[in-house]
Amino acid sequence: MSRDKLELIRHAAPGVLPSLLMCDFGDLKSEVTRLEQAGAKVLHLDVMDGNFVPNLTYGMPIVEGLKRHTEMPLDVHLMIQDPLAFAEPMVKAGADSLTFHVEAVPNPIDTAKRIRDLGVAVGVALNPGTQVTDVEPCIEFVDMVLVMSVKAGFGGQKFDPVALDKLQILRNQYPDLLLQIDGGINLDTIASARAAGCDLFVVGSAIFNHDDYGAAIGGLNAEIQRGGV
Ligand SMILES: O=C(CO)[C@@H](O)[C@H](O)COP(=O)(O)O
Ligand SMILES: [Co+2]
Repeated sequence: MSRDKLELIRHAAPGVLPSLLMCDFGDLKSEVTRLEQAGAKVLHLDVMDGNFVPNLTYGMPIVEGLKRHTEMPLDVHLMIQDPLAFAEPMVKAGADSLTFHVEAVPNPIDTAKRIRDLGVAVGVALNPGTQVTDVEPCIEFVDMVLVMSVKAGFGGQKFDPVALDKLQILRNQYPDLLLQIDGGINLDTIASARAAGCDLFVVGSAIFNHDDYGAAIGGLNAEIQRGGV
């Protein structure tokens, strides 16, 4: 079953995953409808606990509500200290993939295995200050790696190019691994991430600061093609 879930996410590659963090939460339903009409294939949901990161977002009720409203797969980025405490409720709420932060957990291999046992795709994320060698031990137990190009916690931050070297290392060593990048992705940065081997590009501000989401996603996809590997 986790294979099917992985294919749902992989289906969007190479392409943009809108991060709802920067949307109008007062009008969530229409924001999601606008993204669907703009050609988005997967939604990226940023769950923050005010502990692992100094910011707080939302939890299962929003994920469950989104699941009822859209057929787009839900890619859940867990920026929380204890991902295993919420993994099962998140899956029940409708998450199709769960990505935990390697910095948050004492035993990343065990965390990955236990999330995979829930039947969803599993990802491991690393912040800009964390090295590829810190995620390597658990790579054979995950379906994707999320390389952060900002320190996790807030939208609208500046892209950190340290992510590009990590993507290149991961792409060279693990040709079939699904690679995501997240943070500060826009028309100026997305092609370099594609050239470094990235498959999925999480984008918040560069979509939601735009009046026309279709034009924003179309422009970003054109840049992905330009950076093609
Ligand atoms: O995980 C995060 C932030 O921690 C992201 O998903 C951001 O929400 C992306 O927003 P932009 O950097 O594109 O504005
Ligand atoms: Co994110």
